[in-house]
Amino acid sequence: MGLRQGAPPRRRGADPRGGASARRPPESAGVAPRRAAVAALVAVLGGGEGIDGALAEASEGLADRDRALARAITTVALRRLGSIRALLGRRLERGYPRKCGSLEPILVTAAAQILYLDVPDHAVVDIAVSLAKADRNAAPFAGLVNAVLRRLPRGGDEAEGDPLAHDTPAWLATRWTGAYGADEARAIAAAHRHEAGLDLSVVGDAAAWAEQLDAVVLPLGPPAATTTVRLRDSRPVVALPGFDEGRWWVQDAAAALPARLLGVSAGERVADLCAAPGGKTAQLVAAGAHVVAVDRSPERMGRLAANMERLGLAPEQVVADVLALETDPFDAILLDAPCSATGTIRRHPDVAWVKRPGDIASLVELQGRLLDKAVSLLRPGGRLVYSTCSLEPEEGEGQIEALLARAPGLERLPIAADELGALAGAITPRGDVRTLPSMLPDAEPRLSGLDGFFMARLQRAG
Ligand SMILES: C[S@@+](CC[C@H](N)C(=O)[O-])C[C@H]1O[C@@H](n2cnc3c(N)ncnc32)[C@H](O)[C@@H]1O
Repeated sequence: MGLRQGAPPRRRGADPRGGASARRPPESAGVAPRRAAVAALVAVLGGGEGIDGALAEASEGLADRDRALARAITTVALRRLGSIRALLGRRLERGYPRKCGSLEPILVTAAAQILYLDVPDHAVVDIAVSLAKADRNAAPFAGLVNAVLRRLPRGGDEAEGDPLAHDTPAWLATRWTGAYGADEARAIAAAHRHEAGLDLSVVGDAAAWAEQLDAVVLPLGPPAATTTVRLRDSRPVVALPGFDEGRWWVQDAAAALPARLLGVSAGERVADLCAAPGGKTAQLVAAGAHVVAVDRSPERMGRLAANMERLGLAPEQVVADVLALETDPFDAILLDAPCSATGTIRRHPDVAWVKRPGDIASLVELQGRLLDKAVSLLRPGGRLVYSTCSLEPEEGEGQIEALLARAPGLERLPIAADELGALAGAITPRGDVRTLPSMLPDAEPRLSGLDGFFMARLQRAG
């Protein structure tokens, strides 16, 4: 397929980032962001890169507006990839030619705009044709690009399709249907079609912040040091009131639950293992605990340090592999383990197409070892919250059942309905929490849903 083999459409001698080049005439407006979207899609689907890194590289040198357009195109192309491929496939009677360069990513990104973005169709088609002409291997098919794109439907059932069958890789659709049933799996896939709203964890008077930020307070449990508010519309984060003063940070509603459920009190010695970039660390410090934040990634710990500086918070910061950590025991530990991140597909649609079934088994093995280490670092009577932003039961429910079976001195501290407010329905029969992107429904998609997370609370015998 073109996406695996094709290179981004770059002309010999041309500036690959779409900037001004002495050797070619200036290109028409709007080409550079589309070229960047094609390159980013190739990097994600062909190179397994994350969307943020792929876009950062592909958009280098572009103006902010063009960067935003490249991001919008790439994101929607990944969100609706299955539907787009099916629609294109029906119009390519003989499939993709054998050696066609970037033909497929050019068609996919153009179709994403025609079908799902509010941009003029004629410009999209013209630019797609010019991108094809600029790629030696795709150039013979420039006429095909024009014909296929002009035959795409504008809206209607064909463009919508079934979110589970079309826009979810088959192996994930099978997993979610097995874990949650066909209806819930379809609801999860439908939630993935919408851009996630922006949630902030605010310190102090949540109602006052909600008013100032034009947001709603999410009723997710009793008052705590921090509260989640959800913005009614999309705005640049750095321009919002309170950013410079460090009074809040971006954190999905589900991601804010594990630190709340640990229930730390002022003065407790608490470890945040796998802490970076620090959303949960900030909550624990804001609650008054003495926090030791540990992560093995120096780059991610750099981001944690910058975040803590903006927020005026001062946890102890340790760059280390948790598995090699030697320290005095803790009163409480949060282990937000590395995982497949399939619960974050609303925000990161690349995850659905970049992860492979084999990734889960190796993560499960690492999570088990991190759990054993975390238990060994608890004082007698100490509490542990384990969380993952994964929809896969092996990384959540299965992990905790296995731990309880092999660690007799450990018991579950079940989560009670009044701890979760409007999310009480996310509590499992065993007293853990399983959030799904289909929860917290609202007529307005931006105000709906939350990341898919698993969390469990445990206590070491006293
Ligand atoms: C899910 S992310 C943590 C997100 C973070 N808790 C937050 O709320 O901002 C998982 C983190 O685990 C870290 N990690 C993975 N394996 C680790 C290990 N063996 N020791 C320490 N950190 C590890 C990764 O570097 C990554 O930052």
